[in-house]
Amino acid sequence: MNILVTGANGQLGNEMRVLSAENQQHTYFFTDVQELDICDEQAIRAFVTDNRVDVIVNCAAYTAVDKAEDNPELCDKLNHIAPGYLAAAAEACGAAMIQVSTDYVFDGTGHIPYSEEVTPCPNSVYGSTKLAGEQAVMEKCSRAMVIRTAWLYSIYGNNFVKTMIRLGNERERLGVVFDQIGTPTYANDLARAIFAAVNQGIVPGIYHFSNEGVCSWYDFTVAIHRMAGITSCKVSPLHTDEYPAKAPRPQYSVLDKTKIKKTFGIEIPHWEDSLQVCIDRLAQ
Ligand SMILES: NC(=O)C1=CN([C@@H]2O[C@H](COP(=O)(O)OP(=O)(O)OC[C@H]3O[C@@H](n4cnc5c(N)ncnc54)[C@H](OP(=O)(O)O)[C@@H]3O)[C@@H](O)[C@H]2O)C=CC1
Ligand SMILES: Cc1cn([C@H]2C[C@H](O)[C@@H](COP(=O)(O)OP(=O)(O)O[C@H]3O[C@@H](C)C(=O)[C@@H](O)[C@H]3O)O2)c(=O)[nH]c1=O
Repeated sequence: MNILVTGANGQLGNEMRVLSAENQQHTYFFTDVQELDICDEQAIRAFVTDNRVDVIVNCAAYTAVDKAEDNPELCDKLNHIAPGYLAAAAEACGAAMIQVSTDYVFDGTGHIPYSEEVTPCPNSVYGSTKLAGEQAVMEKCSRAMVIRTAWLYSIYGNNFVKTMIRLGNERERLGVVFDQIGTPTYANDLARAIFAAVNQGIVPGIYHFSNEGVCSWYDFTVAIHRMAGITSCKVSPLHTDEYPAKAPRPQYSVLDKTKIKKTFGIEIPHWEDSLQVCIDRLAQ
């Protein structure tokens, strides 16, 4: 198959590139904004047609959650309008599409893991634009999968794990919220799930994917420091109102992954096991 990966220089895009080495039966087009701007409707249509693309995996997005509150138009263009262009181009060529979305489509007032059946209700610009993107993709492409994930980290780019290692090495004290609960996702594990879907055949619909288990950002930080061997920084739990931020975050955004596990027969590692793998890779 001919697979187009957009936003290929980001965290997930890089892990898709890594795993393409184990999936050499396909031909890949790894593009980022320099090669293919997902906001350029004509360029997308031409690229997908000319290269006979069979599957689009959209890893491009506007992911700066706080900045999004001040840049709603740009955020909407990238997270909503552009995925619609990709989905329409896929449909026109009979291709399939995988759109990656977020746990931040939920407002976090739930208290049991969110299944795909729960109606989303985002409480931030980022979450609202990602939800609109999901809807545009599902409307425009008959062979589309939306995979919602959460708290993504990797050895690439900027992410919470790398920030906490840096701050842990720089500071003696750090406060991290303990009243926002979710599950981290190692981008390599998500890329594996995407390959499972591509290789087994796209089954249209919405899916949830994160690692197994549950934690707060505080618990996550304590584990990051323990595994990275950082002992000189005292991490304290904070309430959300003690760490003011421009965008509200969901208080509870644990995703129920039953559907993706059953549909593609995949096993998902516990978040602590995958965190260890990532930290070992960072140390190499
Ligand atoms: N990061 C997270 O914690 C989470 C992410 N997600 C979702 O997962 C997906 C992947 O996220 P992640 O890998 O972290 O994202 P990144 O922010 O790491 O990567 C996004 C990539 O898209 C590129 N890009 C920006 N604008 C365009 C454009 N116009 N055309 C093409 N490419 C562009 C970015 O380039 P540049 O850097 O130059 O702007 C960057 O390389 C996204 O859909 C995101 O919403 C879901 C849950 C959690
Ligand atoms: C850096 C830092 C953050 N925090 C808090 C702020 C926030 O509530 C929480 C997470 O921090 P961040 O702002 O880095 O994470 P955030 O940007 O909210 O991460 C989100 O990104 C988008 C793209 C997603 O889709 C989500 O799944 C999620 O991963 O931790 C602290 O309490 N102390 C700190 O020192």
